[in-house]
Amino acid sequence: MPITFVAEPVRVRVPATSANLGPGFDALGLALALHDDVAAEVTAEGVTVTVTGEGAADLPVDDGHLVVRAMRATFDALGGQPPGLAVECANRIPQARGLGSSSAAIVAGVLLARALVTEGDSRLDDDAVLRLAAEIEGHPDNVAPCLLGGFTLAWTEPTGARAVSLQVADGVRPTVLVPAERGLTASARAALPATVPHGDAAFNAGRAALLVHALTAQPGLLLPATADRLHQNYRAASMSGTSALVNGLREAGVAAVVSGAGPTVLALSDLPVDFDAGTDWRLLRLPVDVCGAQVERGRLKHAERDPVAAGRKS
Ligand SMILES: Nc1ncnc2c1ncn2[C@@H]1O[C@H](COP(=O)(O)OP(=O)(O)OP(=O)(O)O)[C@@H](O)[C@H]1O
Ligand SMILES: N[C@@H](CCO)C(=O)O
Repeated sequence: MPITFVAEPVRVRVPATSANLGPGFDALGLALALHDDVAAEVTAEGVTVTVTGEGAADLPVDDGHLVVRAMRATFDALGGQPPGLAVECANRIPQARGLGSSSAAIVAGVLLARALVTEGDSRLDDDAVLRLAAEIEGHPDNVAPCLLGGFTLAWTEPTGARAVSLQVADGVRPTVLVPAERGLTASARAALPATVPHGDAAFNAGRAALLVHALTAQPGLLLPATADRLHQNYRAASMSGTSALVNGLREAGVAAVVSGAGPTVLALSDLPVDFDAGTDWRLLRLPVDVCGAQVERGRLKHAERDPVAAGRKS
């Protein structure tokens, strides 16, 4: 059937995510209640992108923008490109910090493109959305919680990514500590060795399994359950402040890990009452987002933007 497009604008709210959670490298992830809002509509020609908030000063505002790239890939998968596109982003997720900003942009793009195609849901079902978004991102551990919400276990089969979402136990209160400096996932992945000792792989397998139990049923086990030997130490040299903070918090009994590829620190249990992050870290207590990405018909309303987000129109 030839592709046709929906005339009205669509919008999507996508959560920040924290991947790995210590031992669950490339598999486990958690959705956090900090969101980007992205709206899009089909136009007669060209591409316009408007960005406010995070990244407003440096993101591309043309076909190079990651939301647009994900939309293009999705339109191809659906059967054809629209004549033109207008995209409006209100960003709150800090970028290149380990909070899943790229997955949020990709999930937003895939869901927006699907919603802009007539009967898009039947051409590309939810399982196919996960597969496509994970393929664009390269791994599924941020994409899965961004789409599904909650605590997700993601894995890849020959046909592509799959995931399940589990409910987090009461008493899990995530806090993120976000530094000013950025760290790109691609550089962090380049720091990993091609092989690891069998004992380290066995250690992580046990701790990742324990983490599923700790996060869903017994948060008192979060400290041993978040220990990792597969990635954090290999990356420590490129984020010494992050590594020192994680180690210091863990010595104080806090279940702290590197969030995603870093350099943000994620604490899954409460910080000491006298904890002072200092001026180098932005501390955000973020509840778990249990909904995942939410699509709505209609333009992003100005009043719904973060009032502190500095505006830039391009
Ligand atoms: N909202 C966005 N709109 C457009 N591009 C984005 C957006 N967010 C991130 N990006 C692109 O993705 C890059 C960051 O991706 P990267 O995977 O390195 O970090 P991250 O996704 O924030 O962290 P992690 O994957 O470790 O959780 C940015 O430098 C930018 O190029
Ligand atoms: N599992 C990924 C998450 C960041 O995208 C990594 O640590 O490289």
